[in-house]
Amino acid sequence: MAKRIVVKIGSSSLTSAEGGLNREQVQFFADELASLHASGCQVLLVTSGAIAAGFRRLGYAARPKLVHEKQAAAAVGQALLMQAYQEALNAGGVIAAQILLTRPDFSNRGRAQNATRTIEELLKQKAIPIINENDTVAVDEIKFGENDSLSALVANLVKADGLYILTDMDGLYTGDPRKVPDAERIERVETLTEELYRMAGGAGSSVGTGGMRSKLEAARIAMQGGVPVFVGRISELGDLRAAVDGTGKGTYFTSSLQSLSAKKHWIGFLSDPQGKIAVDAGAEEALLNRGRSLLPAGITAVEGDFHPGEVVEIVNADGRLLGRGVTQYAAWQVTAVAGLSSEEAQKRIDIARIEVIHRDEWVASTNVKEAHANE
Ligand SMILES: Nc1ncnc2c1ncn2[C@@H]1O[C@H](COP(=O)(O)OP(=O)(O)O)[C@@H](O)[C@H]1O
Ligand SMILES: N[C@@H](CCC(=O)OP(=O)(O)O)C(=O)O
Repeated sequence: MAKRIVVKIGSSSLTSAEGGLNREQVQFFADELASLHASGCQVLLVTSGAIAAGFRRLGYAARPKLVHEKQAAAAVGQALLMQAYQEALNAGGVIAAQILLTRPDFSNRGRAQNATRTIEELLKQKAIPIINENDTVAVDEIKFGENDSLSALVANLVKADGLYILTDMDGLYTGDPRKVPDAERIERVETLTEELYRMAGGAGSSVGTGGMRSKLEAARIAMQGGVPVFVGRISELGDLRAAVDGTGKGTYFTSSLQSLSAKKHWIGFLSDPQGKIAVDAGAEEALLNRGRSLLPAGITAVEGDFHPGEVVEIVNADGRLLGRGVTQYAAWQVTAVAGLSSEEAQKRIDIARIEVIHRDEWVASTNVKEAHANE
């Protein structure tokens, strides 16, 4: 089967501090993508650069800071960005397709499935989907802001074989090389440690946004989804191919986790939990080590007002997150049967299935999106 890869290009690689697109750079990246595409790879591009490309055209002297100004700049810049990619890719006979996404497009299962279907069709028709955040509608509280996490979610959504985060630095260093001249490059990361998070700093230029910190966060999301990640720079012809072949200028993050089924992936990473169910030690053992479903008997407490079919978090007696699952009960029903045997529970309320969470709709916390401790 063809390799499926997601490439993310940051604003710092496409634009300059003065704003506007660097057309030569766009052409360079387009050629690299087209060459991989021609060799049979399925390629998806997550690209930043809309705000940086558009602000000068609108008359701002520097990248704006206010949300509505950034959104206005993105509205102008996104069109310029797509036009530049269209032209650069068309030169190599490749069709470019624009996809703009926001966070709810992942957390709402129906929307996520729609986006996946569209992407699958585009790949089947041999187009390159070009994805960015839908900046003009994304409100502050749910905004990705940087595109690193967006690219990791896309990589998980399409079950990519690899995520390639391209930036202006050739990998993760022991400190920001712009500030720590003797910082050394880390070639390979198998586990994300607190120490690595401490080494990673913010953006390196006035057009970049997330810096190495958000790239580590993206690596964490992708690794949990079973997708290996490369963070680095491509500057010469053939560098992207080298990165895909494992000899790129950058840092490789490996993943030992299995990729999840589409449904479990959605439960673990993308869904928006509507409540919490606390369980006792017996249920914890059954869920984590014995592959069992959650029954009423093991439930000790309920939080939130959820409905059947929604996702809830499961915590143990100490409040530690154990995982997430789809509840078959409403919150009031769980409260009514908490701690009861299955027989008693069925007498107490009218329910179709005795499992509160079925094991096929349960994902343990090793595979669950969890806010990083430092955030
Ligand atoms: N430990 C580190 N190793 C490498 N780069 C780092 C580190 N900490 C911070 N950085 C900065 O992260 C920058 C890349 O992120 P960013 O500016 O957001 O780029 P992009 O627009 O490509 O996402 C680099 O230019 C570098 O200055
Ligand atoms: N969606 C925004 C992304 C902003 C941004 O700077 O992201 P990045 O370069 O990935 O740190 C844009 O296109 O301008």
